[in-house]
Amino acid sequence: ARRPALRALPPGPKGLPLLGNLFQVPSTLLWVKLIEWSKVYGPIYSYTLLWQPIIVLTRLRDASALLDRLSAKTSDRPRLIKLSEHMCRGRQFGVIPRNDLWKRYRRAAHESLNVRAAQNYWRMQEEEARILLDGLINHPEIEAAKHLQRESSSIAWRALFGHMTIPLEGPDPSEPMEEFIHESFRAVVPGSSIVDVFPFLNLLITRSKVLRSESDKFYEKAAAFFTESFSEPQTATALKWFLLAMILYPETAAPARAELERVVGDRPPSFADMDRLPQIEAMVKEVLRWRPPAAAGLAHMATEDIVYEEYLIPKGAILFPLAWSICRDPSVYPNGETFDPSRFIDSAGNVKSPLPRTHEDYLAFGHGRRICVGKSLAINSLSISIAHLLWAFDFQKGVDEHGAEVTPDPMAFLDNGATVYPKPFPVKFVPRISGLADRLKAVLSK
Ligand code: HEM
Repeated sequence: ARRPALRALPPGPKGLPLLGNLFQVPSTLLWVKLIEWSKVYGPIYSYTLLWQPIIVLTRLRDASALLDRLSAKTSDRPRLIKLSEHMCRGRQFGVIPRNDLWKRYRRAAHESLNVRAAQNYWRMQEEEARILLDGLINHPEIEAAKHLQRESSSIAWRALFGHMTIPLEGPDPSEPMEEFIHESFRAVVPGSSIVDVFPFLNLLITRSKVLRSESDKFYEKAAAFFTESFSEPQTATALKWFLLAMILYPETAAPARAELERVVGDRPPSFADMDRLPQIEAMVKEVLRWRPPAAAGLAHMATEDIVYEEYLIPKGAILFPLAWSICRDPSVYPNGETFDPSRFIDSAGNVKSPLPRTHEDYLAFGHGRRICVGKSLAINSLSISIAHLLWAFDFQKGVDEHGAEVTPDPMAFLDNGATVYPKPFPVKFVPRISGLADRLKAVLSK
């Protein structure tokens, strides 16, 4: 009888002895390199950082099979010494291993953020969307990105901590969080810090008084922002991509605007209207599909050996669901590069059911037991903000400091490790509703 073939890691780029592909992995825009490699080595491939194998999944069917259906074996996180152990002391549940503490945190977060519980924030999110419009009308001198960041921070700030709305001007109480977000989003990428590549350095850090005290200071400042840090940057980023899409593909706004005119007319939209606004749902799905804010996805880790097709996924291997590629998997979303919300609408004008294989169309929120716990809150924030923005304004290209019109480049990316956002670009907001400022004042003062 023939012996079964020994299975190996998926193929991938050749690296150096011992060091693996360490010097081929860029420190920014990692996902661009991962896409490039997938074109050479196929839809599922691997590379190594020293002895650590990393397997990249670029097709929906592999991500679903390994991370959703085999979630019991693939929901761990890699050891992130800098971020999880030093910066967060094992308390940031998005990056800790799949231990009992993670289960407790996750259950508690799910209780307050699940689909039903997220409805408790509807009123607050409606109010924040109106404050966003009010700010855009009254403070055109402040760049749009700042308005969007304020709104997203304020929603997270109010939902997670019960604080007051964050003002557009004046002291921003969430400011210390920005530093934490900046540091932590870089450190969440496996291999991004030297101690994660060479774990033996950890001994030196734990023994160094200076480094310990630096990390103590950081921890004390940051501890309040752990969950929040996952929230604001991603939601504001999705809204920035929405504005960019509206400038480059203005015709795609027409069906949603026609629906808003029919359903809400000249009063601001609300969550009570959402069932009758399928074009808004399609728009949110398309923004997150076209430009998934966490373009590389977040790393999972296998807790057992898994035989998958002709490959072996060894225990301890990191699995990267490359959201950018998964969201434009041609077997699910043809013409994936094109921004086209109508792909989610059927011939009767309703939102299409997702293909059985996709289980749903919000693939930008990740997979399995690690799927984004703030997903409902985020979808609600995006839906109500996008509905308000489309209702209130036409979006036109803004001008640069010399008065020349700026056409944003959809391929000009900036990243902070975990999130990929567009290079800043100016937008001109032109009111579509007569007496818009007064209408908003009237609803905001209620
Ligand atoms: C558009 C907005 C958002 C996007 C695109 C997004 C995306 C993601 C992704 C890709 C993951 C990793 C999933 C995986 O490992 O497979 C994640 C995890 C997480 N997200 Fe979000 N997220 C968003 C908004 C939020 C909000 C509003 C909150 C909090 C209220 C939040 C809290 C979290 C937490 C705590 C985790 C870690 C879960 C765990 O490891 O168990 N996110 N998110």
